[in-house]
Amino acid sequence: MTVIDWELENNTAVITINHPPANALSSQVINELSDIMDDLENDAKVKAIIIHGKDRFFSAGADIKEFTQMDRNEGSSNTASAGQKLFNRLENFKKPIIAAIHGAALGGGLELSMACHIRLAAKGTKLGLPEVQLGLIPGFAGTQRLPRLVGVPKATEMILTSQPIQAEEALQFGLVNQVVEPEELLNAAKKLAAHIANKSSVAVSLALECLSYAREGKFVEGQSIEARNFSKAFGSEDAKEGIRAFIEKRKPVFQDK
Ligand SMILES: C/C=C/C(=O)SCCNC(=O)CCNC(=O)[C@H](O)C(C)(C)COP(=O)(O)OP(=O)(O)OC[C@H]1O[C@@H](n2cnc3c(N)ncnc32)[C@H](O)[C@@H]1OP(=O)(O)O
Repeated sequence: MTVIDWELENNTAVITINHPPANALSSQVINELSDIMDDLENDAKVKAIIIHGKDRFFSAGADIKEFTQMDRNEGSSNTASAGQKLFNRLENFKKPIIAAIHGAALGGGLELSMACHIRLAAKGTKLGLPEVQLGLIPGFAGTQRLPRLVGVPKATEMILTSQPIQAEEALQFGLVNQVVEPEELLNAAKKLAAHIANKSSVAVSLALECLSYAREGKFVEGQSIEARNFSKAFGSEDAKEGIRAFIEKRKPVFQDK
C-alpha cells in the first residue's frame, strides 16, 4: 500500500502524505516522496507543488516506531542521509513547493516543511524540533534550517527545550509565511500555487535558483547568478510576451519558453 498520493489540479500537483496515525516519515514515505519528485520534475504540466498531510497532522516527524527496529548503524547514518538528500533536493527544486501545515509539524515533519519554499500554517498548529526529548538530535538538517529561518537564539531555545511553538508565534519569527483558519488551509495553498503557476515557469525557476544563494548567505555568487539568470530570462519568449502584454495593457499568456 502506498503512503503518499498526488494529483494534478490545473497546474498544481497536490501531494498528500497518508501514513496514519501521524504521517510519520518512515523510510517508505521518504522513498515514495523521492519517486514522486522524479515524476513531477519531468512533467511539464506541473508548475507548482503543494505538500500536505491527511487527517490530524502534517507530520509528527521520523517514524519513532521504525527506530525500534533499526540497528545503530542504520539509525545513525542511513536515516539521516536519506532524509537530508531528499530535503536538499526539495529545497533546490526548480518548481515552487508550498507546505500546507496543520495539526503538528514536529521533528522531521518540520524539517520537511522547512525544505519547502513557502509555508502556510493552520491556526493551532504546533511546530517544533523535539528530538532532544527523545535523547536524539534533529537529523534532517533541522539544526541548520531552523536557525536560518528564526535566528540562532530562538532555534537554540526550541531545539534544547524540545518545546514546540504555535503557528502564530512561528509567523512572528518568519518560520511560516501565513497563518490561516484550518478549514481554509488547502484552499489558501491552492490559491497561492495558482498565482505562481500563472507566471512563466522559466522566470520562476530562474528566480528560485537565485534565491538558493540567498539562503546560503552567498551574496556575491548569488548576485552573479542573478545577472546570468536575468539575461536568460530576458532572452526568453515569455519575457517578450510579458513585456508586450504590459505595454498593451493586457494579461500575459506565457508559453513557458
Ligand atoms: C531525523 C528526524 C528525527 C525525528 O523526527 S524524531 C521524531 C520527532 N517527533 C516527535 O517526537 C513527535 C512525537 N509525537 C508527539 O509528540 C505526539 O504524538 C503528537 C503531538 C504528534 C500528537 O499527540 P496526541 O494528539 O496526544 O496523539 P498521540 O496519541 O501521541 O499520537 C497519535 C498516534 O500517533 C503516533 N505517533 C505520533 N508521533 C509519531 C512518530 N513520530 N512516529 C511514529 N508514531 C507516532 C502515536 O504513537 C500514536 O499512535 P497509537 O495511536 O498507535 O498509540
